[in-house]
Amino acid sequence: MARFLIVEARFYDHLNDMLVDGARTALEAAGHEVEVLTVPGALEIPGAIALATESERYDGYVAVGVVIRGETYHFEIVAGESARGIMALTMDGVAIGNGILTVENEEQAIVRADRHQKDKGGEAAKAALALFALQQRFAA
Ligand SMILES: Nc1c(NC[C@H](O)[C@H](O)[C@H](O)CO)[nH]c(=O)[nH]c1=O
Ligand SMILES: CC(=O)[C@@H](O)COP(=O)(O)O
Repeated sequence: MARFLIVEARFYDHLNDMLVDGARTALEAAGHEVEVLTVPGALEIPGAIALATESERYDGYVAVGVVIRGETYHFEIVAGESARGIMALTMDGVAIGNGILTVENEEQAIVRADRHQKDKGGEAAKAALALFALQQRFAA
């Protein structure tokens, strides 16, 4: 059994609950232990994961959050920089699944967050599990 940390950006409560539900369900179904850490927004997720790696407590991470396009360039910053930060950590060998939705509206977010529809939280958890498995394979 491994220990995974779900890092959730709690910007839209109801949507985040759905994503965390999907991620947790997938991780627990695979027999792993799960903890959840909450940060204010998606921009804080890479930093939070970087800090958590220093504890050496977790085998992998699932990032979940929802970024909905507004009126300004802020959407591009939050969507792009959160993904860039996660990818940088991934390239350093951290097993992370990226479940941060970047959508035009709430309707798109619901379909993707719902565990019984597109289940992007579960999909991100499975990506983290796949990278964790690769870590174990190449460490052997
Ligand atoms: N607009 C959204 C944000 N914005 C907040 C940033 O992520 C960040 O918390 C703030 O700039 C302080 O550093 N975050 C989301 O997760 N979703 C959004 O739609
Ligand atoms: C991430 C966003 O674009 C959004 O929440 C911010 O909205 P706005 O650009 O209208 O300030």
